[in-house]
Amino acid sequence: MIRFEKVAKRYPNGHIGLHELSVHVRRGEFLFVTGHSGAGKTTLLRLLLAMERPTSGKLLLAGQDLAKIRNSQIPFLRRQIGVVFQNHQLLFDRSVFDNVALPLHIMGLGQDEINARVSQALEHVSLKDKAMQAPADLSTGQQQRVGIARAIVHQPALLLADEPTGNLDPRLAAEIMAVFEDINRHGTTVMIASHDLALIARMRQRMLTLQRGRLIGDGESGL
Ligand SMILES: Nc1ncnc2c1ncn2[C@@H]1O[C@H](COP(=O)(O)OP(=O)(O)OP(=O)(O)O)[C@@H](O)[C@H]1O
Repeated sequence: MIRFEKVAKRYPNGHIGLHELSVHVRRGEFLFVTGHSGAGKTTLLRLLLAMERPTSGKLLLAGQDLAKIRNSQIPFLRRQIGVVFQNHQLLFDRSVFDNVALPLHIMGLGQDEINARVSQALEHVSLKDKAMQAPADLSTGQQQRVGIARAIVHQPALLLADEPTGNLDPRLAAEIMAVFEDINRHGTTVMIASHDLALIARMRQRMLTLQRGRLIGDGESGL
């Protein structure tokens, strides 16, 4: 599903985000990307979202080379991807339901379809009973789950997460990871950037390790 072939990213100020990275990710995989601050984790995710372009190399996502993608095609690319951020970026003046429905409104779906898909996404993160509440009335872990529901509501083939458990205590972080594993079991490819090695070690999933823009490890975590 994803193939990095000698992908390098050099920023205009000369900083190196990635050095010639080569990695293959199959459809349906679950994997972590780890490494210290500045290792290149966010750069890798931003390349997949076509928020940045490789300086050199080939980056294939579902057969399309993101090094060459036209700007007009980027919205269609992003419909195949869901993104979860550390600070979930919810709209606090809207209900949980409206927050999750947002991507579907942008896609122009009808209200019946929106109702069905939002209910399904909220069910996935065990928040169906909170649909009409405001995000401010929810706990931090529940807010993060709303962010996950919003990221999967358009049924993306690929789910990306950047430090999704960064501000959660270990118990909540483990709960959020269980939600990601459940989403993955339903067929979505899941890629999570995180530096929480203790949590990753307990998960026994594929782990890519980056160091200063280079891939220094690719194997099962916790071994
Ligand atoms: N927009 C940018 N402009 C210039 N340099 C950048 C930019 N974004 C990242 N970099 C540089 O690229 C390198 C990799 O950064 P990146 O943000 O990908 O690392 P990271 O592993 O996600 O780090 P963190 O865990 O701190 O988020 C760093 O040297 C960083 O300074």
